[in-house]
Amino acid sequence: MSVDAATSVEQAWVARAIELATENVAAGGGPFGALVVRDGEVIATGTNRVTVDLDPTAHAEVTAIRAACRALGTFKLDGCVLVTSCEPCPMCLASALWARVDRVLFAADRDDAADAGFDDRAFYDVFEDPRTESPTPVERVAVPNRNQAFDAWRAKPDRVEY
Ligand SMILES: Nc1nc2[nH]cnc2c(=O)[nH]1
Repeated sequence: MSVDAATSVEQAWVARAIELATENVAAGGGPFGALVVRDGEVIATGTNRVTVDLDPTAHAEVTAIRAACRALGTFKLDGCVLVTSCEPCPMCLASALWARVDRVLFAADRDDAADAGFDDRAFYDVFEDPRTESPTPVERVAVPNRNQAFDAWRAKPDRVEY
C-alpha cells in the first residue's frame, strides 16, 4: 500500500507515533515512537528506551509490542496494527512477525534513519544484500545433541505453541 492510500485515521495514528518520537527526544531517548492499535483503539504505545534502560532491544516497536501484550494478556497480536514513526529495523520487523500483527504502518524509512545516524539500513543490508557480511560473526558449532531441546519440545504434549 502506498503512503498516499492511507486513510485519515491511519494518518492520525502515524502523526501520534511521530509526536511520541519527538517527545521522547526531549525526554532523553531515541527519536522513535510506536502504537499498537486494535479495532481503532490504541492498546499501547512505546518509545525507544535503549539508552535510558541500557537495553539495546528496547526499540519503540518492541516496547509497544511488549506493552500491548501485557495490556491484552497475550503473546499474540493478531487483529492489531503496529504503527511506527520509522520503518521497523530488522529486529522490530521480526518482532512484528513473531507478534503476528496484521499490518505495520510507518512514516520515515531506513534511509531517513541512516541520515540521522542510525544503522537500520546497514543492518537490513546484512539480511538483504548477499555481498554484505555480518559485522558480528555468527558461527555454527558442531555438537552431537544439537536437537535435544527440540526433541523435548516435540515430546511435550501440553506445549504452548507460538
Ligand atoms: N524503527 C526503529 N529503528 C530504530 N533504530 C534505532 N532505534 C530504533 C527504533 O526504536 N525503531
